[in-house]
Amino acid sequence: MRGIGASEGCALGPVHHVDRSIAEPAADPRPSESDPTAEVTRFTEAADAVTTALETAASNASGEAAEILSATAQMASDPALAESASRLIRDENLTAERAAWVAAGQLREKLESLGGYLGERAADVADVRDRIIASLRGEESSFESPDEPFVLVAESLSPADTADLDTALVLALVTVQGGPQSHSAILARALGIPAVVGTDPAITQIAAGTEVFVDGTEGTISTEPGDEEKDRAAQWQANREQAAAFSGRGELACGHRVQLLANIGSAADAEAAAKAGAEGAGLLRTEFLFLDRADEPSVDEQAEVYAAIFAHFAGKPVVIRTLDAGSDKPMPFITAAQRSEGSKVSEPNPALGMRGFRTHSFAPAVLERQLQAIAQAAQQSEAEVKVMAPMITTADEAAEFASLVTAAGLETAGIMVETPAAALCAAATLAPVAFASIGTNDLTQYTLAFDRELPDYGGLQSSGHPAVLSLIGATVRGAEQADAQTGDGKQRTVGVCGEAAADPRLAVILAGLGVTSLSMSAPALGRVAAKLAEVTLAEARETAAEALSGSVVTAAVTAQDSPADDTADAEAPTASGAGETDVRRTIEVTAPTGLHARPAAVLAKALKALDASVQITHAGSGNTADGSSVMEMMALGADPGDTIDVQATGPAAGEAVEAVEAAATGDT
Ligand SMILES: C=C(OP(=O)(O)O)C(=O)O
Repeated sequence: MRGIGASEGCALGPVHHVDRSIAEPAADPRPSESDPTAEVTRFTEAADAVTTALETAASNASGEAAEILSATAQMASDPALAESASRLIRDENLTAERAAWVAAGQLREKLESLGGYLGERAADVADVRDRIIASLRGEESSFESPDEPFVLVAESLSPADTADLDTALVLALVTVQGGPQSHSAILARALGIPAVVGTDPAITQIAAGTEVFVDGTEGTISTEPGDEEKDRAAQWQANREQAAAFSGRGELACGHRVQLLANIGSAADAEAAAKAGAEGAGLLRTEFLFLDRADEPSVDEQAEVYAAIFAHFAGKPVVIRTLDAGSDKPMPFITAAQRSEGSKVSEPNPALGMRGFRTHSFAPAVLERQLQAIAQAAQQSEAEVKVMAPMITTADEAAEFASLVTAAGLETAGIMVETPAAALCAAATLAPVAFASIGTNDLTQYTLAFDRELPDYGGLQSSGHPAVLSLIGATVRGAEQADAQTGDGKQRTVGVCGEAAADPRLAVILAGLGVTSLSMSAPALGRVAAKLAEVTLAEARETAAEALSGSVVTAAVTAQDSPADDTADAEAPTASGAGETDVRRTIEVTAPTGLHARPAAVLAKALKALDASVQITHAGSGNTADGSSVMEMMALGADPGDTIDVQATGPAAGEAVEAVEAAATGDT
């Protein structure tokens, strides 16, 4: 049988059917004596219960799963859904169950008619609807599964169900509904579960327990697996187990140590990384705390969050990166500071503009407060806290950062090496600090002069390019020179925290170039450790020498995992200052994902924090959406190239319009 390969890998196992459909509520009107207000309250309480359950699931998840679950939670509490259900209960005498069915159905139809990516979001709306109805009926929202590994077959599976799957038991996932961009498919990929979606409905007729072979790469299911398929499934399983088995220590076959650390961005990531055995955190991205909000978090709020993260790494190193604002991570309070300094906010090439440590020149207090919060959290923690600044290009910047770190009472300062300048002059840029961490995602972008947000072109996103490797070698040598020239007794270390570190072949080359730590997402630790254990240092050096001479160009692609790309509007700011009460702006949607589910969810959350009401109109169709409703914004169908008219009223109208613009022009 054929379907769409939605998550790579293959598996062999017995079929287990899961039926998540719920019976359609009867269309009969409510008894005339029943109280409509009480029925509306029933609906609201059920929607609240679903929201809370999904928010809890989101806070227990990390990365993509957390984002998807929290967007789904917002849909369950969507004001447009609540209003429509309440109207149906009051005006048409429907029961709360029937009102949930009809109200969500109307929205679902709108999304389905839009097709494509938005059509696939219809499944999320159906999921929210079914959960609310199940809650009204007092039904269980989880499903039973066998104790032995199985291939899960379902008509459809909701994102929340998928996020909850036990990866030790679910060998593969097959659904009749859904496309490659459905949230369930995205989550299956994040969990590493092979998946085929959009299959022939006959799949649901296969007897439970039948052994099937699922190929998530090709999109096929075979009910009569041969030897070759059995071997492939066994091989895939062996690779998966190897990836999961990390001993907690990185070393080459000769015993040479390379510390294996984790890249994290939240307390949930920290917990997962610690569980996976990471030797520490080599990159704690702090942007998660600052993005999608109008104001900077307070020192106490920051300190509390950092302390919760440090708590997972007692006795281990945690390298925390100070705020990497600007370019692909715009933040309203940084932009406001830039504007009040009279600096030019619109940057034709934001990646080459005022980003990372450079924003300190016009917003010094932001970094100072962050360092204060880090120091406060470090004081209560047993982790070995080190601080590094992003986008340091000159020795002066490195020295300025080091003195700010000392002034905050912190001990160890380092810099990210992300530009050819910082690498080529590493003897000078590293002199004032104790370590360097090479951000190969940006270093590759700036070396090969190719935007990291674009799809690859002729290998120009490969961190294995000899030019990038040669700059990494230069950084290692520069660190040695800085030790010798300063005579300060420090032994400067050079690690890599970009995506190159997670590529096993590149990891060997990096070790051969003299890098002493590699930091990556936790699931990559096992496979990188296994590859490193196969080679001696002499062999790694030989491989590195070959790669430098241009004979090896690995296809490692730079990370696409960082938050929003913002292209500030060159002619824009009609709506800049705070305090404006009525602001309108016409915006062209340029974000590759349009104003769709997650951008809409992020935007609705940001707008809720602002004192303004926002109305968005799709210039082509005339459809309108309230900025507080994720569902209405999704149903606008605002795709890249479309134009939207935004009208905001209230004291924070200007900021609200900017938030809409950031979502519509950034890849959130
Ligand atoms: C780790 C890096 O930073 P970012 O968060 O920008 O991907 C990098 O540039 O390699």
